[in-house]
Amino acid sequence: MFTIDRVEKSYRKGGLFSKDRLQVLSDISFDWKPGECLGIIGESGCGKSTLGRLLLGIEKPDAGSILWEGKRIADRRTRLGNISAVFQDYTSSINPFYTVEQALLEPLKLQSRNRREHHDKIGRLLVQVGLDPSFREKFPHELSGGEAQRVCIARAVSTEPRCLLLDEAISSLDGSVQIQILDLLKELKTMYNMGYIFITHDIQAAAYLCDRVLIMRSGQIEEIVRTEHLKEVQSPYARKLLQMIIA
Ligand SMILES: Nc1ncnc2c1ncn2[C@@H]1O[C@H](COP(=O)(O)OP(=O)(O)OP(=O)(O)O)[C@@H](O)[C@H]1O
Repeated sequence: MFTIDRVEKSYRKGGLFSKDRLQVLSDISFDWKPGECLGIIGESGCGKSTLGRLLLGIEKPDAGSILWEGKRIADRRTRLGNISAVFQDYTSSINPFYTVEQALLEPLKLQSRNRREHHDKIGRLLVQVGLDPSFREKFPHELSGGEAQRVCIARAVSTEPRCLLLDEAISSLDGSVQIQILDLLKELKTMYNMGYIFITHDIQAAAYLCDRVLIMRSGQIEEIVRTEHLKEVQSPYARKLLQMIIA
């Protein structure tokens, strides 16, 4: 379980010696429960990816806390095996000199040294993400966008994390491939008994996959709403944003 409490984040504005700072996140507090699929939506630049990086422990908040079962997520030991991520840019997410097998082997080697087990597990992972075993030998440049993102998803779930953070993970894919990946995510969620934090600007995708949606505005939480009540959002901004996106 994630507990995010009064998180603040700013970046230096201008040059290295500038004292001006851009406040990107202010007073962010919410919980994420095991197995939940939480969508994070908002206009471009509102701070969604920054929040994602803080949740992954890649960056630290200036103030406030991000705890995973009471422990700081910034601590590598807390993250290990609990949270992993899939990003939008699948092309740069995989080392171009690695085969699919080598890419999938990387996280597995951190967990155990049993080569036989790794070989079998990679076979199972490929089947689970809908790829033929012959994909083992392929290089990233031989994959379509959808296939490459399936490999990224296979790699992210290989350590059986309890939470998978997806940052615009389907945004670069064609419409029909997006639906296939969303359906795959639904299947994997049950298979691995995991939950998602799904960062997107696509409200329809969020509504398809998520249980709750957190709406951000200029670095703050505007509203958190259960997906079935999306049409009844309270804040005028959230209502306008939803109308704009759906229109
Ligand atoms: N490392 C950084 N240094 C300085 N400013 C940054 C940094 N990362 C993000 N920002 C700024 O923080 C703001 C929020 O960026 P962020 O990428 O989190 O927004 P976003 O909601 O994910 O946007 P998008 O949907 O366009 O990806 C932007 O103004 C961005 O320029």
